[in-house]
Amino acid sequence: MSTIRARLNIERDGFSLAVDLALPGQGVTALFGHSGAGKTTVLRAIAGLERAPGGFVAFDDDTWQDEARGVFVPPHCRALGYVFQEASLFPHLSVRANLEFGQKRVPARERRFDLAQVAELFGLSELLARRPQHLSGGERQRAAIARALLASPRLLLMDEPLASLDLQRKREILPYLERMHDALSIPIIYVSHSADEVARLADHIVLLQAGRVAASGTLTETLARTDLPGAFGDDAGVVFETVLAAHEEDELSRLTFDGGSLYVARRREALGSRLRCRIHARDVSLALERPRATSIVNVLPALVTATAATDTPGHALVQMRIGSAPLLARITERSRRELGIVAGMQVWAQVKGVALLN
Ligand SMILES: Nc1ncnc2c1ncn2[C@@H]1O[C@H](COP(=O)(O)OP(=O)(O)OP(=O)(O)O)[C@@H](O)[C@H]1O
Repeated sequence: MSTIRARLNIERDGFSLAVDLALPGQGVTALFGHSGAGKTTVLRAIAGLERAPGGFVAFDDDTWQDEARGVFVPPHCRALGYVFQEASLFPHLSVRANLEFGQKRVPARERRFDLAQVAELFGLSELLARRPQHLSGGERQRAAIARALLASPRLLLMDEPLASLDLQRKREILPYLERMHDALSIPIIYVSHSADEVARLADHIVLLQAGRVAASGTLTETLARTDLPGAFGDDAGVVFETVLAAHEEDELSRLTFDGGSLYVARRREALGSRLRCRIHARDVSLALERPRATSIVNVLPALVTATAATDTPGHALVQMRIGSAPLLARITERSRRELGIVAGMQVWAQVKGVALLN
């Protein structure tokens, strides 16, 4: 498996960045963190838009920066695509000409993607003749991503590509990003400070705090950590990778995961579809015995693996496993103490809300 390496040290007034990253060369890696944590700086340094003194950046055996050996490949010679917060299309060119501009940067036999295929993937086929000023913000951003891909990069860097869009447009564009993730095998580093966006798109996450890597790992395991207070705040929660197993009575569908089943409002997808769900810690409550009279549909046996304080005084985070799937519950410290919840206990987790992310 290919790997992205980035050893970067940058000093600015009031800010210092020191990271040593080894990222998987496949799937989506989210660079996540609060404003000012250094996410954009890392991305720009990987692209060579910013030169980290003494830095080292490589994609597989392609070394882009190795100051110890005097290597610094300029940004336009690195096989990467960069998508900015605001779509940067040429206003005087049609969408098609903008896409062709990306494509023409590479000789025909080295092109990895076909213009028609990428246009179709991003819902641009009907918009190819239009100028950027006649596109919506979401369409413009889709065209900017398509243009970056058509330059056949080995790595795609995306800096909060949805940041300039309103909620409605964000919702519109997310499915396109998911399709890109599923259809094209190109590694992506995706900067975001939205936990929901990350939960939806990422496979791997790097949590940056004040210029340092606070955590790096698979999305599932990192979101389930209890030792990162403040990182996810009120959005703390896990993701489950599930399979749509059955449609049942009462307009319910049953999803299976490695450890059990979850019921959700009936889905339209075909049986066997893979669906990613998000369960917020605040939507999970705990009981020591199996609740008999409860309106909650999803009640799952779980093994407590850790407990921790949260950044909200009076609240505790309880980490559990259901089979191999981690789950978090946020309960009051008083309840935790009165129920005597500690690692190693068997409990019943009542899941009040399951958000389907697809
Ligand atoms: N060109 C620059 N010159 C000096 N300082 C800068 C420059 N660009 C960014 N900074 C500072 O470096 C730090 C990291 O900024 P960076 O943009 O990497 O953070 P970020 O995590 O991407 O934040 P955001 O989510 O707000 O975009 C901040 O303190 C910022 O003020």
